[in-house]
Amino acid sequence: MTTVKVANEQELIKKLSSYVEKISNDSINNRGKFFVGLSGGSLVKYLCEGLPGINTDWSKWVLAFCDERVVPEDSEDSTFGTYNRQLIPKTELTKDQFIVIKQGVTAEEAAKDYTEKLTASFKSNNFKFDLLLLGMGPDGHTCSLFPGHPLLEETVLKIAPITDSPKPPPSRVTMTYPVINNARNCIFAISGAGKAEMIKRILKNKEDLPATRVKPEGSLYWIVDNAAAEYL
Ligand SMILES: O=C1O[C@H](COP(=O)(O)O)[C@@H](O)[C@H](O)[C@H]1O
Repeated sequence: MTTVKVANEQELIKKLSSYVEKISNDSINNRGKFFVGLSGGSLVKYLCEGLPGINTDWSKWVLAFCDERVVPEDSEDSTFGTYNRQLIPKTELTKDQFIVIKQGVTAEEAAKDYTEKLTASFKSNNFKFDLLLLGMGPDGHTCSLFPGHPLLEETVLKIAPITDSPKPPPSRVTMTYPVINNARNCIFAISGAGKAEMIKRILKNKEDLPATRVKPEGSLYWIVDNAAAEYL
């Protein structure tokens, strides 16, 4: 695990973008494609600001979601909807490069359909992402894996529905640890004083919280700014 400390949010965006640039280019050079999983929340802003400036072959990107809210695509809560409005127009990415959840169905149906789409895209049910871009909530959740939730113990489903998310909206689909910890690279990008206490509990005290359980086969990076790293 590598912890990378940066001064502030702007430096975090630059550092995160440089990691994504390198990992995307290595993946494309080695395997011809770049499979990346995106998160929602504050990460959206970092990626929409930073990624348009990177040097990469956008046509080789395949983008999926570490978690997604089961809401209409035009809802403010839709993670894909936000990238569709704020990232696609600033890059050469096209909508059909995103693996999105089915609209107008339950979380359970959306999770099943999303699993099938990922299986088709990877041509296998071993979803080996080159990079997962992760956020962490102030309660230590990552993806839609919340403290104390039974989904933390899920070992069969790779993509699970959740209908009781403590953070709204309640209905979501999420990657589970068998997929997260199978990734070649995972990066957490965390900024701001509101995350400082939880960063201490996870990175210093090593408490058993959802974000602590991210231990991929590949590399794990935590990029944290000074405000978030205050108690480290
Ligand atoms: O609900 C969610 O929250 C987490 C953390 O969000 P943040 O705004 O505190 O960064 C996010 O990583 C996840 O994708 C999202 O669905």
